Amino acid sequence: MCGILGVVATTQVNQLLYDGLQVLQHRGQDAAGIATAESGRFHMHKGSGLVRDVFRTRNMRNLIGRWGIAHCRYPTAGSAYNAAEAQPFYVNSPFGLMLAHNGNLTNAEELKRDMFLQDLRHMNTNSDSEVLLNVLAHELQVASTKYQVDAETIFKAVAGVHRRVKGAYAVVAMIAGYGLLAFRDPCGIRPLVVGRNETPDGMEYLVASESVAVDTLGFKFMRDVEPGEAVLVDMQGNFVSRQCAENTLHAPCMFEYVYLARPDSLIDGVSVYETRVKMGEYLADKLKHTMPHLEIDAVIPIPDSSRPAAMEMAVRLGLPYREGFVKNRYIGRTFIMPGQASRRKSVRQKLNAITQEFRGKNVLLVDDSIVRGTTSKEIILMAREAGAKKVYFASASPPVRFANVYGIDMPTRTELIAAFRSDEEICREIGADALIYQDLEALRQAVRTLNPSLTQFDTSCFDGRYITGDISAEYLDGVEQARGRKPKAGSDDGSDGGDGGDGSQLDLNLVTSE
Ligand SMILES: O=P(O)(O)OC[C@H]1O[C@H](OP(=O)(O)OP(=O)(O)O)[C@H](O)[C@@H]1O
Ligand SMILES: NC(=O)CC[C@H](N)C(=O)O
Ligand SMILES: [Mg+2]
Repeated sequence: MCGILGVVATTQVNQLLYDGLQVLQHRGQDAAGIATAESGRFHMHKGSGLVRDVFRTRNMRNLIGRWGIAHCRYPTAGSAYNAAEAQPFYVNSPFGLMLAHNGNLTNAEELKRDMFLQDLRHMNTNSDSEVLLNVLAHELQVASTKYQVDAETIFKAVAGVHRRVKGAYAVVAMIAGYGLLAFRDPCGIRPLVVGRNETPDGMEYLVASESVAVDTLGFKFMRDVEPGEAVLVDMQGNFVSRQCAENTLHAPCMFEYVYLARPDSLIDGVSVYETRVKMGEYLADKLKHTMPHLEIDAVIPIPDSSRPAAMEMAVRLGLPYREGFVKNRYIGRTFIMPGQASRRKSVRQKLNAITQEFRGKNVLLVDDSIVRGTTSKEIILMAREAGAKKVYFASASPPVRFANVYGIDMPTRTELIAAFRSDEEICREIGADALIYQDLEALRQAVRTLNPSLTQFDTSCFDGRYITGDISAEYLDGVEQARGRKPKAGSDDGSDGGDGGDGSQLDLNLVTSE
């Protein structure tokens, strides 16, 4: 996952972009970047790390301009610690383009090859987002008949991108001399929303991955960007939009509702918080029917993401809801941390048990999902060490059995605890006395009930059905082999293996303003 943000304002935008990135930090903790534009010049600073670590006052001072884009990264292609793969990316022709991307392209390799052979374009990193930028640049070049770019030409170029690119992409881009462009893939897999702010000097617009950025930056929520749609805001603050895809299918990623998005966001007209409450309601009903014999003294959430579901489970089951784990607020999300070793260590550093809540009790621990099983295993052990008699475990989503190819870093089935195990085997593996999973249909219902117009979802990590229809077994094997062969950055051997990692790569896209 990544967080993206774009703003056209009436005053300097650097602070706004920085604040927005802080709010989207939960979507990507590995790298961050901001690019701004003023008088036909782009300014950029990006690097590895959390937003607060990447930007110093001196960097911020150089980010001048009234419009800009920003990105926080959680890589799905390339490697975690390659600062050259931090976003935004820049190409100088045509016009001058900057782009930031959330998602993952599933035909990046073919595009890269085609672009080298046909379009004579060179990619300097292993990032699929650099490929996406070059496709946009090529399509814009082909569509442009004159020296100055206009809305028609840009929409034509986005239509060209939709024709060539496969996979998931929510994009913010800047076109020098024109303004801000944002678009969403034809399946609307990754989220993107627009907000506006009326000021005495004119209207300001903001595009962001999640509505929480719109709220906290003082903008008014307008709407979601439609799947396949492109929105344009020129430097004077004029807003236009156009459907640029021939065929669309609205199928948002289910994992956004389960885990990725902040609960105070709205995605495709649905409150993430409310869906999580519903997940708790449905899971409690299932537990009542399938495991009526369980004697539970307390329902305990695994902070943070499972809280709404756990709370509602407790209500529906008529049981006390207790906080049994305290979270160290200075440790980031462990699921989106590269490498198993750092994940395992982080669980212990991040969560500590309150012994009194466990001693002599039968507890039901609730999490939003079990992915690799790192969290559940450690947490169950901690509950037992704290004196729990019985430890039951509930997952508000179904078993994660398949790779995600649309922007969540679960590319290999071998790393998923549920991929080749039955529920009983998973229960044994994580060391629980009983394990209950949400049914997939109930999960769909938890979202659909809040917006009946949403009939399709990308649920591929649960059922292996890839919504874009182009994912072959060979493709999945290729990804599995590539990721399995190369140790990832921050992996147990500590090497940065994402792309050869000899440190000699030209960091052409790394613009530092030290
Ligand atoms: O099975 P695993 O591979 O351990 O992954 C699943 C866990 O990771 C996430 O928590 P995370 O700590 O990332 O974030 P949170 O604080 O938002 O719950 C998720 O909420 C689960 O707790
Ligand atoms: N999680 C994402 O959205 C990642 C974006 C892009 N694929 C990258 O690896 O940088
Ligand atoms: Mg969690």
